[in-house]
Amino acid sequence: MFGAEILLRRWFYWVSREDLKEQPYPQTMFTFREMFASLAPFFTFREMFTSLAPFVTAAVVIVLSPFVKEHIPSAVSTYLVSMYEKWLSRFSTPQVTLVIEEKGDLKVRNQIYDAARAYLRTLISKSTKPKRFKVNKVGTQNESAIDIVENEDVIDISNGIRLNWKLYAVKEVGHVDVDRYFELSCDKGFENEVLESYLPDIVDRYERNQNDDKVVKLYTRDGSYGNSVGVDRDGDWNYVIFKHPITFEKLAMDPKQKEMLINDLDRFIGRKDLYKNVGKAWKRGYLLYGPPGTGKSSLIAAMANHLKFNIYDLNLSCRYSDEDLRSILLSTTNRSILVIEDIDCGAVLDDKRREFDSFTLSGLLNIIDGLWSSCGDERIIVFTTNHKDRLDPALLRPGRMDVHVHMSYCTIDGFKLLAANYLKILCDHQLYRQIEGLLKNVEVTPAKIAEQLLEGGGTDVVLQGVVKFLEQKEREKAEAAKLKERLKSAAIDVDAEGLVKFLKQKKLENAKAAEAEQLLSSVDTDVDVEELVKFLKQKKLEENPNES
Ligand SMILES: Nc1ncnc2c1ncn2[C@@H]1O[C@H](COP(=O)(O)OP(=O)(O)OP(=O)(O)O)[C@@H](O)[C@H]1O
Repeated sequence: MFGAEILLRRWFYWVSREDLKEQPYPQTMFTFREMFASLAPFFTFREMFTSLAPFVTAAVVIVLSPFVKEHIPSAVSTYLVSMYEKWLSRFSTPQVTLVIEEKGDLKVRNQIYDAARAYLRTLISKSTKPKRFKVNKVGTQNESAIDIVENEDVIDISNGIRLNWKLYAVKEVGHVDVDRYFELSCDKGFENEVLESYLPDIVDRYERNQNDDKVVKLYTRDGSYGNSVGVDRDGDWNYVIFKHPITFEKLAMDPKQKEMLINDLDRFIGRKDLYKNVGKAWKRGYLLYGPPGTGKSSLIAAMANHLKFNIYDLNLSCRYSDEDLRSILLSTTNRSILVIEDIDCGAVLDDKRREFDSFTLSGLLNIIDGLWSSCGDERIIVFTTNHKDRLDPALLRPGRMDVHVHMSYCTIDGFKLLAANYLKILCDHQLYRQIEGLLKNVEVTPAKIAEQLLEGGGTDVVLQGVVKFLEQKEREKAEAAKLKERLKSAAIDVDAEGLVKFLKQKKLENAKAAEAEQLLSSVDTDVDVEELVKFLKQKKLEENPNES
């Protein structure tokens, strides 16, 4: 451009000088040879020619276009233009292009890709925007988020190097997976600087930002594996900004256990070198068990908020093959918590169901212990269950899950903490003693207590409500115990739980029978209802012989 600028200045000078107007322009001012010679110390011939090329092209187009249009067939002119471009490209600086794939050969996430994506988001938020970009705002966010779109050039200038980024997303026919990658182009000769300084800086910045003011994201996968590309997606996962307010301070659980857990997490995070030195994957597994409503999910949220780790919530009720599962797990990022809830709930399938193309427990454990943990850093995995006794022994084997955490029913300590959270009671209350006695006697989850504490009417009224609720529970417990005693004395060998289920089923059947009777009476048909129920059952069995 500098050469072109000098040329233009001289031309203006020539035009403005009346005395020079009579003389032909090049000879009077300078010859081209002289001009190139004067610029030679600063620029090579190629650079000067490159600077002038756009002007030459414009001039050629302007002068020749009417002639070309009139006399030369369009096919020939297109050919000539392409030849001209080819010839011109010999003088432009050659480019080099780096391809940065989202996932590597083993389908493991490429950290440079993630860092680049985050960097380009900030770049276009702060500086010149590309021609097309995405803007998105979800309810919980304060500001709109800007993001790059595919096939759009994003230009960055760093240390005088012009870098051209472009994101591509390719979906092969018959494949559910989308392959994403960046192409990063710069002038040839600068590639080493890009590799040795530009890209490492971007990755460094990305890692630092992960720790500072990091927002925690909750990743989920809706429906089946391989959903189409969407707006709020990172790789194979959908995400939302996770804004759960729970922290360890607000969590009602055994204080000693809580302290142990916080120390364990902090120690894990601080042991990067140790894990590296002993050659162990930097991962830790936690098994949370306890009845529903005791705070297992809340504990996971508190862990994520404490560590500022993203959460990947994997729902195993979806049918994944071992291969799908491997790919899904490998698309999770470092510094994250992988959560597999209700691991006992039929989602972990036995070998018989392999034929249905679903994963097996051993498949899952192999992935977790193998590639998943060794390809990443600071990985936490949490399994939850309501029934530890139903778990496959493979999961309980020593060394499999590093820490087992029992989430129990509400104790008086837990109650006081919840009362402080919900009612802001910071010291003792006269009803605490009574509540303590009741809590020792009945099993109530923190979730149920939290529900009671949300009732309105002032502190005293709410606590009296809690007392009434616990007394009611106590009465129910006494009645159930009495029933059990009577069954025992009548030598009826039924477990109480089974009996309750049986009675519920009976009640349901009676209700159905009553409904059928009402229906039949309205059509005036004389049929014995019990016979009819039997008949219908038989029919159903014939239609679905697999249903017992
Ligand atoms: N230990 C606890 N400390 C504070 N709040 C709790 C605790 N346990 C439960 N809660 C309250 O009850 C709600 C439900 O609890 P949560 O979902 O964490 O239980 P869970 O054990 O994960 O249940 P599930 O097994 O059904 O998933 C929470 O949102 C929270 O308000």
